[in-house]
Amino acid sequence: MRSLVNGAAAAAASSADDHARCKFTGQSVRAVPIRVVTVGKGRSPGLRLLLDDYSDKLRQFCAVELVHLRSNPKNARDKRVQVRDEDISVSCLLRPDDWVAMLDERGMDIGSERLAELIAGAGNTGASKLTFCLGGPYGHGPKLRERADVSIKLSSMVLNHEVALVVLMEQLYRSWTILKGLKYHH
Ligand SMILES: C[S@@+](CC[C@H](N)C(=O)[O-])C[C@H]1O[C@@H](n2cnc3c(N)ncnc32)[C@H](O)[C@@H]1O
Repeated sequence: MRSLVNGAAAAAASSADDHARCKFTGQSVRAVPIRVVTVGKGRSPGLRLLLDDYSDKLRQFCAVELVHLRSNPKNARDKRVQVRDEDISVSCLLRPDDWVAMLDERGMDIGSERLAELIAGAGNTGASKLTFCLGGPYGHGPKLRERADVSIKLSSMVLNHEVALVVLMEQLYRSWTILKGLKYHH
């Protein structure tokens, strides 16, 4: 057990040294507004505190909007119908010039520097908004899957939607500190 623990510590130390560099760090990056869309029930007070904290931090760098949509808006009994109804609600919010990222447990496995590059790169495409979408209890529907510019995995484990939202907010803040070359990320 001890050697396993030591091995894990060594691997963590070496991966910290090996942080890939972000090619946009220190460059002028367009601060495109970020919108985070979630689907679910109401938010707990603890979650709201964390969201307020990360939203305030992120607003140093760009405008931030959190949009919360009700899960199962038509009280469907069939989960496929629920996913379809939620898919329609989310898709109605999207504009043609949105750059859309879908958060999904089967998405692309990327590091924080790569997320920072995606944010900076999306700004260079002329997008007027960067929209990050978290799904409801049964995940995303086909319209969003078709529309999304990228699908991103936050962890190999499936996260509760509230936990996934906090991880995403922290990573968005981290991305901007990477782009600005601040000491938060090392
Ligand atoms: C409870 S999960 C839904 C899990 C469901 N099995 C699915 O297929 O998406 C609710 C939402 O949280 C987000 N989520 C949960 N785990 C995630 C992960 N590991 N990576 C990225 N997003 C995740 C996704 O947006 C997901 O749609």
